Amino acid sequence: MRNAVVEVLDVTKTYPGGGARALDGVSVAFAAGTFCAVMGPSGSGKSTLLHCAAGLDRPDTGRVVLAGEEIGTLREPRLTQVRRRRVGFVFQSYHLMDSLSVWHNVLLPQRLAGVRPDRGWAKDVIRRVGLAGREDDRPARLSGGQRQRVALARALAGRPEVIFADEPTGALDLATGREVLQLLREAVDGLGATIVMVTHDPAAAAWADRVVFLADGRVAGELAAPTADLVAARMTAVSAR
Ligand SMILES: Nc1ncnc2c1ncn2[C@@H]1O[C@H](COP(=O)(O)OP(=O)(O)OP(=O)(O)O)[C@@H](O)[C@H]1O
Repeated sequence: MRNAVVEVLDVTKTYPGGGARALDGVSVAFAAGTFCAVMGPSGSGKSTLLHCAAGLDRPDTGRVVLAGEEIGTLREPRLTQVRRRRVGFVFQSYHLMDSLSVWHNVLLPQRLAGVRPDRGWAKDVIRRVGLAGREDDRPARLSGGQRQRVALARALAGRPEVIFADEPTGALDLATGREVLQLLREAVDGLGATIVMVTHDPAAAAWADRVVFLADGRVAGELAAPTADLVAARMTAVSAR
């Protein structure tokens, strides 16, 4: 794929005592400046793929290339260093530090990575996600949707090559979830971000440019220009296999 930011090449992964392969020869690439959703039945390997692609875990075999660097075989602490500098994360449960203000949460990954935070840009992304004026608040004072906006600002603040989002709307009501998806879309269209999102929700996947389907640890097809109906139909077919 041209302009691939992340390439996963023939990756396998089995968990100790886990029985069948969680990933069984998966090859997939994610292009710069695009929004891709990963879907599949429960246990199909979505989280495992995301963890391997993001350098949170290492594959047993195969390659993972992130922005031209082979990370599948990197060991700690180099792997953590690459992850901190090049990858942003948005999790279902936000993973914010309650003891830190919004502002310090947003800057934390850059601090941990040992890079000087770009404060002007951090201010800009906080404004873009609709949290201008809330910089000094603690996450505990914010709603779920606002917390996820902080997590998105935190992910964007370090200008990572790619942002991985794991069920980012899973804990939110429909309307709030839609607002977060719109912000993810705007991050791609307006800021040139690259986003890979795991989701169970066809309506969420429809915000992406492309959907990759997994089943039994393998790629089971993909869909360009998805709509919620097309995604739901594909999911039914994939689940029935
Ligand atoms: N830490 C682990 N230890 C053992 N087995 C695991 C572990 N994590 C995942 N697995 C197994 O690997 C397979 C793939 O799991 P994975 O969590 O990647 O799937 P998923 O598609 O993300 O599922 P879900 O939609 O339920 O989150 C499953 O069979 C699961 O039971």
